[in-house]
Amino acid sequence: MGAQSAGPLVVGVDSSTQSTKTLVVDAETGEVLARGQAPHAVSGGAAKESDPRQWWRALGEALEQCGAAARQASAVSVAGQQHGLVTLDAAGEPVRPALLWNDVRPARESARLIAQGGGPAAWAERIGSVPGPAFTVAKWAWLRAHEPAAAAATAAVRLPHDYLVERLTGQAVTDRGDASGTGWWATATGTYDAEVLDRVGLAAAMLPRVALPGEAAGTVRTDELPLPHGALVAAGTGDNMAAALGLGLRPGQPVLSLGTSGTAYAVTTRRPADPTGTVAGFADARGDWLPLACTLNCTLAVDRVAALLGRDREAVEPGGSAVLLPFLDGERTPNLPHATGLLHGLRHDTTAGHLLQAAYDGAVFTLLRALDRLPGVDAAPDAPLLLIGGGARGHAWRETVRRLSGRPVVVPEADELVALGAAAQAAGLLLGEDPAAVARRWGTARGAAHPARERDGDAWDRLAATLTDGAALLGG
Ligand SMILES: Nc1ncnc2c1ncn2[C@@H]1O[C@H](COP(=O)(O)OP(=O)(O)O)[C@@H](O)[C@H]1O
Ligand SMILES: O=C(CO)[C@@H](O)[C@H](O)COP(=O)(O)O
Repeated sequence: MGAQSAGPLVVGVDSSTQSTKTLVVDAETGEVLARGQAPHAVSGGAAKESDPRQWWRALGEALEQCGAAARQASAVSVAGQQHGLVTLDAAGEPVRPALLWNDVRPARESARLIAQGGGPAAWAERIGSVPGPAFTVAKWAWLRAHEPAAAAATAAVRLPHDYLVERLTGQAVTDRGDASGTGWWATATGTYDAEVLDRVGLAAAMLPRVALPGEAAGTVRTDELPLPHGALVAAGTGDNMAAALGLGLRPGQPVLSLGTSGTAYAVTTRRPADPTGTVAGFADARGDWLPLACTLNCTLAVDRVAALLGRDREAVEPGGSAVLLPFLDGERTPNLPHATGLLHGLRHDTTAGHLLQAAYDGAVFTLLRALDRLPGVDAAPDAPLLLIGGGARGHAWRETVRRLSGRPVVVPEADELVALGAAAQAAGLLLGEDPAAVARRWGTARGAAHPARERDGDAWDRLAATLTDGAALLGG
């Protein structure tokens, strides 16, 4: 397979909430030569936890599916779900399962940390983000309060992607993109924040080194995976930062990602600092910024409503007056960690198809509202939204975005943009190129363009009114 490729081979990994996906890519042309995917288990109920060792096993399985191509790779990069708290003991073994980004149990710790740090505006200014329950710092504070023995047994703290990088290379290394989702790495200084670390009783020595953009983490040093010993390993990054690389994003281009999480983001050259906390002020994996809003209830919530109704996920019907705010797991945007789903506006003539459409509308509405708050986004109504993630494959998702946004939408042909972005980072490292330029050369953002439709202002207004009027029920 390598013999037929124009250039050296690179491996891009997306270790996200529901699965690990791997791509083997020709570094020269961007052609995907092999792919693999293996599922992850996430605990149900209030706790959202996964055993980090299963991510490693899933990585091995997904790479095995890539066959001989993976064994010929010259460079590898791992992107991972952001924020997850991985706690390792002195032997490097997980102390307990990782607390994931969508676990809202640290709501109280988040509120306490925000107050102790001088309030939301002070956090945004210094750290770049207001640390909601998703942030690693809130999760660590929760662990200390609720499982002090586990916290005391912790010798090292990692994020999902850098846990995998360390198992690959033996090096404790992360990058600025993923570090910016911890709450203890300050975007104002580009360093770990001693005051925050002190407040939560964490020593900087327990954290990985933050590599500079374009710096390698090390080389493959493990025999447990079907990868060549000595292949270069890039620093990796968070999954959203990797997708930004994978699209070769230029500043101002808005992206909506529809996956387990819904995210709305754009690259900016100015450091973001949103004092309301709606937009997290992440760093990107290069030298710019990635202001991003994230919802907890996206594809899984809509699929759940479809299952409850006994309908295929595409079996929507237009019209109807029903409003569904699908906050099945609490919600992060808006910040309603204790919310449950809210159904309003039922009539005798409401059909199951209307209800399913209402679930899509609710999920897309919260994302588009947040998109309007992103700084530096091209505000021109004819600027297309790039639609990515598993949901972008769905007709109902795409049409809902077009109807509620009134904007043109481009769905890149390339799927797995997170893994492709990781591959572009690996290729950039190998070839000494800017990874976003690599992705642009590969043409990864090319795809079907869907023109703007008339915006459905009535549905938007019904959703906005329900969110406001339902505040007491939603815990707002
Ligand atoms: N053809 C499709 N149409 C609509 N939704 C889809 C389709 N394929 C996958 N999905 C949705 O995509 C989700 C997975 O998205 P993905 O971006 O891969 O998730 P992750 O957050 O784990 O990276 C699934 O929950 C599923 O609902
Ligand atoms: O928390 C965030 C962003 O801040 C999420 O976007 C996670 O990074 C999980 O991503 P997916 O598994 O949905 O891709």
